[in-house]
Amino acid sequence: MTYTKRDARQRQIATLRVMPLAQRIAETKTLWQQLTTLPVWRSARTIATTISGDFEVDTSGVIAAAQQAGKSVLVPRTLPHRQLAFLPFTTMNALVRSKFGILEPPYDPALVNNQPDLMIVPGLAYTQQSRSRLGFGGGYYDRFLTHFVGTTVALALSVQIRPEDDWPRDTFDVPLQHIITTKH
Ligand SMILES: Nc1nc2c(c(=O)[nH]1)N(C=O)[C@@H](CNc1ccc(C(=O)N[C@@H](CCC(=O)O)C(=O)O)cc1)CN2
Ligand SMILES: Nc1ncnc2c1ncn2[C@@H]1O[C@H](COP(=O)(O)OP(=O)(O)OP(=O)(O)O)[C@@H](O)[C@H]1O
Repeated sequence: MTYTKRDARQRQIATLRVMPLAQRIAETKTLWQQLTTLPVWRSARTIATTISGDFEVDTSGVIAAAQQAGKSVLVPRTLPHRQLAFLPFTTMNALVRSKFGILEPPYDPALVNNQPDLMIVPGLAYTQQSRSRLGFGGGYYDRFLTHFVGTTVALALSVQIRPEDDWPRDTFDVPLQHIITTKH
């Protein structure tokens, strides 16, 4: 193995932070276009995505496209014991900043919907052959995806596609169903 998961995370964050803005914007727009032409996107009535942080793939275009297409948009809220609950996204103003600096929807048990048709999963790095994902290390999505029955997809900038032996796999890592990428 080239890196531990921790080292691979730090390297990916550093790489994403120095990516030229023009290239990042161009690639991100391509990813949005590729996503919105997928049959599984077109047929999805409910999609889940994240509110992206500064060096993550920008999800604002995904949210806008979904809302424009009349789809329901769900975003995650972290709960104790590393659980995630997905709640409706309405506007940015309705979100609250968690202690980790992530914008999250307010928790209302009556509004939780953990069964979107399509789940756009966040991550720092991916591999193409095994469709593995390196997340932020919280284990939130690994736990959640164990029980999730819908379709999963990740959006990968070119620098986020890495060789299969880049970091060690754990038994609880859940492979993704689709990885959309701008890497040639
Ligand atoms: N935009 C976005 N939202 C997201 C995620 C994401 O990857 N991206 N998540 C993807 O999972 C969940 C939150 N992920 C988290 C992942 C790790 C830690 C974490 O490591 N917390 C440490 C303290 C932080 C630190 O080390 O300073 C802790 O709990 O001890 C927190 C949240 C849900 N929302
Ligand atoms: N299904 C699971 N059941 C119990 N513990 C788990 C499960 N999945 C992950 N974990 C725990 O969570 C920790 C973090 O896992 P990992 O490093 O794979 O997170 P990640 O995929 O990078 O993060 P995330 O899923 O939040 O994006 C692991 O050390 C592991 O102990």
